[in-house]
Order: sequence, then C-alpha cells, then structure tokens
Amino acid sequence: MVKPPNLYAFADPEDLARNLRSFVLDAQNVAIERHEVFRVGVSGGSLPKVLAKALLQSKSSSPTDQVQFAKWRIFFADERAVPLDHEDSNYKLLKDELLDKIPEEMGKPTVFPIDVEYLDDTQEMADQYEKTLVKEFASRDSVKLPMFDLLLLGCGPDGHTCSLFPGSPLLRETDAWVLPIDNSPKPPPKRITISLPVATHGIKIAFVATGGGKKEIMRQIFDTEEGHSLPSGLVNSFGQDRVSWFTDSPAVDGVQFPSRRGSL
Ligand SMILES: O=C1O[C@H](COP(=O)(O)O)[C@@H](O)[C@H](O)[C@H]1O
Repeated sequence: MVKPPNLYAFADPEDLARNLRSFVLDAQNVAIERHEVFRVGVSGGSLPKVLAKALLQSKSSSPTDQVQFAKWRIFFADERAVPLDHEDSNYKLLKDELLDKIPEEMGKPTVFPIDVEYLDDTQEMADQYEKTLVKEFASRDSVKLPMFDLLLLGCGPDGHTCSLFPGSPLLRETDAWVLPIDNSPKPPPKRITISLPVATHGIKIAFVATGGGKKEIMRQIFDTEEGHSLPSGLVNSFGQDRVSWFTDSPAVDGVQFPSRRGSL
C-alpha cells in the first residue's frame, strides 16, 4: 500500500524550527541507540540557516532534547565543485551558518567535505566521494546502498533536490551512489550529487521548503500528476511516509494535499 509523505505547515519560523528540532533529535536518538553515531546528509541552499535555528536554539534539560554533535557524521547530499571557502560552496554555507556557531559544550561533528584536489574532474570527485561513503557504510559488496539516518533536503523552485534537476538523465541512475554534473542549469555548472536511489533510501528524509517563492512548485509536486516525475516528487514517490516536508504557510498557500499544521 502506498503511504503518502507527511506535509507539515507551520505558521512562523519559530514554530517550524521547534518542530524540525524535535524531528531531527528523534532521528538522532534512534540512530545513536542503534549504532552509536548519527549519519546525516545535508543540502545547501536555504536549509543550513533553518537547521541552525532549529539546533542552536536554547536547550531544555530533557535528556531526549540534547543535540549530541560529537556523534554526528555529516555528509553532503550535493556539493558544488568549488574551493571550500568559495561563496558557492555548500560546505562554506553550512560552516558559516551552523558549524562555526556550535558552542564548545555541544561537541563537534565530524564533517566530510569534497576533496578539492578534483575540482577540474567532477567524475573523479564523485568517485572519491562515493569511496568516502563506502568507507562509512561498509563495502559496496555488502551494502547495496548507503542508508543515512537522516537526509535533510531542499527543493528548488523548479522541483530540483540535491543537484538532481528536472529532466536530467541522472535521474535514471540505478548503480552509482554519487554522480558528477558538468552542466547544471543553476550555477555553478560543476557539481556532484547523491543519486536518486541514495536520496530515497534514507531512514528518514526531511525537506525544508519555506516562503511564497516555493508555493507554485509545492502545488505541482503535491497536487499534479506531472509533479510526481519532478526530482522532489520522485523522492516523495519512492520514500513514501519516510518523507516529511517542513514548510511554512506561504509555501503551501493553495496546496490541496492535506497538510498538518501546528505541530508534528
Ligand atoms: O543548488 C542547490 O539548490 C537546492 C535548493 O535550494 P533552496 O535555496 O531553494 O532551498 C539545495 O537543496 C541544494 O543543496 C543546492 O546545491
């Protein structure tokens, strides 16, 4: 039976941040209980700012509400082939918005950036990043796909997610875990991205999409047949109820698909 994704819409950024925090910490606590670490795949774009707001907000004393950054292993769902201090780098974005702001007492995550030695060869960069995932998730012979504890994804106004763009032949990839892109329709052109099978294999998959600029694409993804073949719609179709969308009211204005408001 097909189980639909969860669509949550919150009235204000504080409400969204609070609920995203509790969702992320649930995933963290289950993962640490299961295998002592929390393996997360993160995106760039608007996500790191919202994530920082969720994770760095004032702590409670509840043992289940503690961000255990020392046990976090952070990978990139997609990355641009630029130096790590370049304005277009998703690593730099995450560093500026979140990593550099983590207070010492919250611990330090282990972060896996791209190898900038391969900036001119995106195929090699993708292969090297895949090797990083293989090391983390055991050998490719024994693990068909890496299973992130949580994938934190964005959705562009054209429906792209990670660096998987609408109509791209990369959406048909069934074997590779990480793919090169040399002609991204959104600059910069050279990137790497996890493949669709990896993006849909997460134990939990959360999209964050906020603001009125996302309302048309949200309507397409959730309310139209064609929306199902957009990259973000494909994640919905394959991930089913392992997928949760964290949105605000302007982003879902006019969306018919039932959304839950207020709290998880
Ligand atoms: O280019 C990218 O865009 C997407 C979506 O960004 P957003 O600002 O519309 O949320 C992002 O998820 C991806 O990581 C990034 O490389």
